[in-house]
Amino acid sequence: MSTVIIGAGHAGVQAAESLRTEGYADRIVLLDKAEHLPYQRPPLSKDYIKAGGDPAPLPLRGAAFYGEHDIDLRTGVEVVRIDSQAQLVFVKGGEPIPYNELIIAAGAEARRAHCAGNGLEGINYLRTVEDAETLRAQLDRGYGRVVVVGAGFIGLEFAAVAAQRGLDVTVIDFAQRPMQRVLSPSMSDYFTQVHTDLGVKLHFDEGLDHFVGEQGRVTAVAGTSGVTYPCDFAVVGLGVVTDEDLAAAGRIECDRGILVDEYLSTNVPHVYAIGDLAVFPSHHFGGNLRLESVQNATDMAKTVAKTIAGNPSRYDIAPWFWSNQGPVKLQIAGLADPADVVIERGNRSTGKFSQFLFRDGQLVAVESVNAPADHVAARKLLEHDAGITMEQARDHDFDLKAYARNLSSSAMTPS
Ligand SMILES: NC(=O)c1ccc[n+]([C@@H]2O[C@H](COP(=O)([O-])OP(=O)(O)OC[C@H]3O[C@@H](n4cnc5c(N)ncnc54)[C@H](O)[C@@H]3O)[C@@H](O)[C@H]2O)c1
Repeated sequence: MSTVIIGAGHAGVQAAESLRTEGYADRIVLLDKAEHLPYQRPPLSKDYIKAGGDPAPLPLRGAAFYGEHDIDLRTGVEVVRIDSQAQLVFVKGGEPIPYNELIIAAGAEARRAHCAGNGLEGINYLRTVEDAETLRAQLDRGYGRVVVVGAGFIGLEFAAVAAQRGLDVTVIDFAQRPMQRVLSPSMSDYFTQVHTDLGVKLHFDEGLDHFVGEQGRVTAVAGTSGVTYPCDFAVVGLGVVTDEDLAAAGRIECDRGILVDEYLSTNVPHVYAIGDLAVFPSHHFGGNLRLESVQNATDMAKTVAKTIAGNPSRYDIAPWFWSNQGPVKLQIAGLADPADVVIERGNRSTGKFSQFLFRDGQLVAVESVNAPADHVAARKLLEHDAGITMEQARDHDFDLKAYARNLSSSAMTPS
């Protein structure tokens, strides 16, 4: 008996560990096409590229972990085909690997810019440790001007670091506001101010048209408005794409990711998908969802491990995210919609506050700025489906921490 895991990112490594925690005693084979010891991605767009940051990627687990847990980690191994009838995984240049259970945790890749000039030198992406190393080297060389395409997580985390390192930073995005995909409009406004204060020049409603170059190197980014932004190098953060070819060839159903049910099972028996590429039914969202976050990767991994170890479990967890940008630690619990009613607690002028978002009178998300206690409380409220009322949110004397604490203890009290 064996479980094969494709992808040794946050999801794959956690799945391997959780299988052991759940008492799974059979063989575990963990495959990844990268040569590295599996590493953490979040620091790559933050501490890793800061001046004086540590240029070694932070491993997800120490080198000894895999042997100690009897996990057969094989790096530098690329899966090229899944035969779900024969229950075999085919790898480049190696023997097919049989499985009883297969977990696809292959993640996603940076979306490439498909426009004129996209092959010029000095155009960078930021997804892998190799990308981060290249960017770090450009920052260390002290190039003066950078244009960032995309005001999402990658673009803005990078922009904040670059501005703090003294570079001249311009950001363009075809959206109307920062992190439009995930933030409420009023929180986006706050981030416009944060980046403006750092000296970042933001241009919204400005798509990428093409890159301009001289002698093979990028010299400017041309926006769809016709304006050209000169640069010494560019950083592109246009979101991610999932590779569906592997799954589709194995007759596994996909729709902008691999479709799974609440047990994270695909339509093919004994095949599961977790992490950035899994499209799952979300009770918290009220529809199908694909989430790109460490929380989603690790919690899905823990859930699928339980199921494979013989304790079938549903995945239904309120999502949460974080991002560090300049002086701000942003934490989000739940999922915002631009139409949500926003109630602010704390005071944004102090740089420490939270926004409570309500839909049809129900608490659906909380966005916190440098307010980790609010975030922790918010996660408890959403996990317990026990949101506070709008009146309680408005009442600054309402003790949120105590309310959340009582929720956890009452949930543990046997009825
Ligand atoms: N803190 C975190 O949680 C964190 C940090 C870094 C990265 N990530 C993850 O890494 C992945 C990649 O991040 P990202 O920032 O690239 O994705 P993103 O989806 O957060 O942002 C992409 C941005 O690019 C813009 N865009 C798309 N096409 C464009 C075009 N043609 N011209 C101009 N703008 C365009 C979008 O409007 C959007 O604002 C995501 O999965 C993200 O969640 C997460």
